Amino acid sequence: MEGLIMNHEMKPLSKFRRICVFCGSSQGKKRSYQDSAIELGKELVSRNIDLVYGGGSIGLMGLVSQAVHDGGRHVIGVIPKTLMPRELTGETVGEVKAVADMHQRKAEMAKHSDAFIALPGGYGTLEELLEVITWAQLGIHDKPVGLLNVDGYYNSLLSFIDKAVEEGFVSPSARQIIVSAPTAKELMKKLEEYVPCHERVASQLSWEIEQLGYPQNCDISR
Ligand SMILES: C/C(=C\CNc1ncnc2c1ncn2[C@@H]1O[C@H](COP(=O)(O)O)[C@@H](O)[C@H]1O)CO
Repeated sequence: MEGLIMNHEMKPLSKFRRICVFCGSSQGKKRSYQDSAIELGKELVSRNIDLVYGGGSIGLMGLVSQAVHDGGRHVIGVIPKTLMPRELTGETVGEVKAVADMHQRKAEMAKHSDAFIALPGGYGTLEELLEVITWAQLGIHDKPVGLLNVDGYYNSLLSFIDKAVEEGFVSPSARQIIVSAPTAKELMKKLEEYVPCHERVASQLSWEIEQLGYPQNCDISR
């Protein structure tokens, strides 16, 4: 509880109201991935933080959303209409926001969140993670991005990004966008303390929605 502001019920408060979690639509082979998804859900609950995620009940997505829902916090599942049939993704707990496509889903998830966390996952998770990192680099948002590096799952990705810095493709300041930790508690502490310090291509870009093909009324910078 160190470093946290408490409310009158001695519940820790967070500077984040809602966090978007990207994670596998599979559970992964190790029990630790599943345990970490549940642990992250509980950590959000303990800090009074609501969840935004990709909807459905499959894989780690189902575990984290169920843990947050069971803990009494609000869950928003943002799901493209094509993925809505229950046999594809299962039931979404909490509120369901149906969107037209995968692009609108990412914009909608970003719009409703104050920070992003990636648990272990596959292509979908990587794509979502790298997009919010790229948006931060461009200055589209300045929301923290955390990597929950369970059992070193993301070590090779982090090494690759360090290589990209060494080779001059990622600036040292843009490397700082990614905050990583092995446990939910440590990651949340780092995210609470995070101060954006990277150079931005432009601040609060106003052209991104049209450029990226998102709907005109979709302001992801909030
Ligand atoms: C099409 C089928 C299953 C669809 N499964 C998904 N349901 C909901 N969201 C999904 C699904 N697959 C990917 N996502 C999004 O990407 C992330 C997870 O992808 P990963 O490749 O498993 O890492 C997740 O955050 C979702 O937003 C049946 O074949």
